[in-house]
Parts: sequence; C-alpha cells; structure tokens
Amino acid sequence: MIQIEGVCHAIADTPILHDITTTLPKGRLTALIGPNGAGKSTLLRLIGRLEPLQQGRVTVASHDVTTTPTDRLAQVMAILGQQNAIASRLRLSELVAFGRWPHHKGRPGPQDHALVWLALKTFALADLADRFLDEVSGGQAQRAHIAMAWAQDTDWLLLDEPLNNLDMAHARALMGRLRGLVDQGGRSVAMVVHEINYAAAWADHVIAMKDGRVSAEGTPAEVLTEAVLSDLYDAPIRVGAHQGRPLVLHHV
Ligand SMILES: Nc1ncnc2c1ncn2[C@@H]1O[C@H](COP(=O)(O)OP(=O)(O)OP(=O)(O)O)[C@@H](O)[C@H]1O
Repeated sequence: MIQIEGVCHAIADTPILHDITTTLPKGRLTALIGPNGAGKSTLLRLIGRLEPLQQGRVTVASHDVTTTPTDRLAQVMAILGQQNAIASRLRLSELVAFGRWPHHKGRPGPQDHALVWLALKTFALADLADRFLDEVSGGQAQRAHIAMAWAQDTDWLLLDEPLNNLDMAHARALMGRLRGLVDQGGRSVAMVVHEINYAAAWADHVIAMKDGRVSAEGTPAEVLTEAVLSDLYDAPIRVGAHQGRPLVLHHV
C-alpha cells in the first residue's frame, strides 16, 4: 500500500496541502478526484518524488520515498505527471523505451525490446512507432507517455489525468487495461481523474480532495454520493445507478 502520514506542503509560503493522512490500498485502482486546485497533482507528485517532501512521511510498498534510492524506487513505482516536457524530436518507440531504463540502466536486452514492442502494441501505437512526438496527435502522444510508464513494469502505476486528450473509445480501452493490470497482474494503480463516471465505473477506491485536504474516501458507492459530490464541487449533483455502480449526473 501507499501510506501518507501528516503530509503538509507549501509553495512560496502558500499552504497547498494540509496534514494529509491517507492510504492507497495495494492491488486496487484508486481514483483521486476533486475540483481544480484541490491539490491532487501535488499529492501525486509528492508520492512519486517529483517534488521533495517538506513535512510528513510517504511510503510506497514500505519504501520511504525520501530515503529510498531512485533506481530502487523506479522499479517499484512509475509516475506519469501532467506536464510531460520531453523533447518532441523523439520517436514514439524511443519514448516508450525510456520506461525500461530503470531495469537495464543503459544496456537494453531482448526482454526490454520485447516489452517496449508489447507496450506499443498494447496502446495501439505500433504503426506510429517511428513517428516523432511532434508528428502525432495529442491523444496519440498521451497514449505514448502512458505506454512508457506501463513499460516500466512496476507494482505501482501513478497517472495524473491519463484520460486527457483521449477519445471515448481510447479512454475506455485505457481503463480496461488498467483494470487488467490490477485484476490479472496484481498491480496497483492510482490516477487523478476529472470525469467522475470513469471513477464510478472503474475504480475500487476513491479519494476526494478539496482545498488541500482529503474530504472523503472509500468505495465509489461510499464517496460518489449526492451529498459528498455536491459539497465537493459546490454544485447540485445527482447520482443514479447503472449496473450496480453510481452514475453521476451533472447536467441538471
Ligand atoms: N508552481 C506553483 N506555484 C504556485 N502555486 C502552485 C504551483 N503549482 C500548483 N500551485 C497551486 O497549488 C494548488 C494545488 O494545485 P494542484 O495542481 O495540486 O491541484 P489539482 O487538484 O491537481 O488541480 P487541477 O485539477 O486543476 O489539475 C493550486 O492552488 C495551485 O494554484
């Protein structure tokens, strides 16, 4: 599991996260939800050590993120942030191959090449493998970044808004693959998601954040209620049901 204890974070003296204590369960798909500016990305970045921890403690599968060596942590957890400032004159196959770096450390073997190819095929990118990043669409580039994180082949996969730019079919396919990683692969996934019905349909566990605090956490049925969501988003939200899971209606 990922354990977060007493995490506070400030940017330029402005408090962003206030004493966050929560757990992301192992072997589950966790969705982080909440309004813009709630602190979801900041929390994910702290877990993934993209930002140094200022206060509190985070452990990923018992590895303290502050003290665990980077190469060890990179074998346990892959993180895909929201801003991926990677050179655009990189072929998709080269980008995806970066995911294998923590394993081969510059000397890729046949297994690394095979996994890169599998990642390209899994994310329907095989035909685009030789294209440069600036020669593909936003959704194709997004899928290539996800494929890179997937190729890292870690127990934990952390994704910040992976559904950005994906059409309905590719979004659904990605959620299906993430569920497969959890259900068949025994992996654990945490993702920031804005479209609540993806969390409703696919997540096992939901953490709702607002104003730098966890405001609710539990199963989708426990968190995705009219009371919790209306308060979270300061808007009247209706919740129905579809195939035994919440169906969130916000066009009312
Ligand atoms: N580099 C920065 N400098 C100053 N403030 C920042 C910086 N990065 C984030 N913040 C602030 O920290 C707060 C939390 O931002 P964060 O990106 O974690 O929220 P979020 O819940 O992921 O939002 P969104 O859904 O819009 O992506 C926001 O108020 C944001 O303005």
